[in-house]
Amino acid sequence: EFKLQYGAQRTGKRTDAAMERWRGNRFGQFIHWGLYAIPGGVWNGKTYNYAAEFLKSSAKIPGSTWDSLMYQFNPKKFSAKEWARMAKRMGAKYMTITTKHHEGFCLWPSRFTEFNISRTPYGKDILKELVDAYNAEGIDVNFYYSVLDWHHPDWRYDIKSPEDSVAFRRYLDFAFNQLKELATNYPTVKAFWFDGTWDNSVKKNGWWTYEVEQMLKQVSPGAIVNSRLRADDRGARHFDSNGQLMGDYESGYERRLPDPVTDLKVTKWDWEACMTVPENQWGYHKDWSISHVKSPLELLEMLVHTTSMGGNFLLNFGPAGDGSIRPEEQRIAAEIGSWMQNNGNVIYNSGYAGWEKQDWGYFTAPSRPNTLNMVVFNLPVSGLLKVKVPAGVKISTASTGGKKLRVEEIAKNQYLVHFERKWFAMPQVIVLETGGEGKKGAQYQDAKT
Ligand SMILES: C[C@@H]1N[C@@H](c2nc3ccccc3[nH]2)[C@H](O)[C@@H]1O
Repeated sequence: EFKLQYGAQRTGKRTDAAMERWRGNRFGQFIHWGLYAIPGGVWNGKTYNYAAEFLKSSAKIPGSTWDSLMYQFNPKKFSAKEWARMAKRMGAKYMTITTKHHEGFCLWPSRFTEFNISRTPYGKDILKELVDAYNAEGIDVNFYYSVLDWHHPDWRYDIKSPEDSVAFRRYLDFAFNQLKELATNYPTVKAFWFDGTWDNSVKKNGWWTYEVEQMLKQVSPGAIVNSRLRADDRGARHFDSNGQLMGDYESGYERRLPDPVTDLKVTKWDWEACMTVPENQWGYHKDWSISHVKSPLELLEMLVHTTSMGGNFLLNFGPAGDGSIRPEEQRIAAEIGSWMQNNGNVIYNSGYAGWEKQDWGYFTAPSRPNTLNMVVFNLPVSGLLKVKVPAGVKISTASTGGKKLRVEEIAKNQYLVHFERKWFAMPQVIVLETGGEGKKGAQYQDAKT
């Protein structure tokens, strides 16, 4: 055990109302929007296949050239209300917006840097427009903030000299002031999503990450911070040197999900996975033909997979420089939304059931006791859905769309739910009621071999 000043401040899940609301929301919309959306991965007629929000480095663009994109930022098609309505129809309960990405450009009129929205032709406070429009739709808003800042002269990747220490301390003060400004000026914001904290400079300043968490929770009671913000006294990140999760939820699943059989450890704490639609594009890229683009159903399965393991799913949208949402993303919002309209109850306020994963799909446990949801993605040709129950648990009924299904006990703690043998275009939901007595008499005998 290490004695830590800046390690985890709590063990176990937070149980306060703000965290229970965050947990119950389950499904969020990530939005990556900044100057990078203007070139969209193309520079001087050349398409760069790397992530569009990295174009400045992949195309080796000088800082002054990149920063002058600010004078072109004037999204004629931007409507915060339209974005919020689309998110509502998709079934998102929260939205996380990049206030400042690695490029350092701020979507709000920060008084700590001129590199912000107020100096663009657009001029207005985009963060405020988004917070107001999404909150008006009943959607919570969270702020993404990149500690890594390519624009700020005092940013350092490592601390190699006294000059680095002095400069980086100025940078940490700047970032602290910006975060306090965000928490103060946008009081309805529920959570802070930190990124760009993997460099040695930040790992050597764990104290700052602790101070930021404390400040945000003082300025904004109930505020939630992700584990990615945090480094401890010894530079350990996400989990402190004693293995305790720092922050309020684990944010290590980026473009990947935990395995439902081998990674069950994540069910012990709150966590959130964030996901791109292409293989690796967060900001708008003009050419999506350069990688696989996930279909609405692939993404819907990821949402259900995540819920089934007690996690939140944050699905990314990258609006174009003109403020429009590309057709692929519109279709995703519509198709996922059509399913969520009738089946959101298997996602919202639902989580890990603790039952053994089966091939046909996922279990989710709603807050209502003695009930479980089966979300079927892979219907077997037999139409027979195997269910293994924990010792002593009995299934009393199974129904889909209010129609009862035959439930057959076939061995000790094993059942088959008899489902229709036909093709379905969308995942099917079966509600199980548990309790009651099992079959009398049939004592299942293990074979002798
Ligand atoms: C949540 C995601 N994290 C950012 C990111 N920064 C990186 C730096 C190095 C390698 C991968 C990165 N992903 C991505 O741009 C996006 O914001």
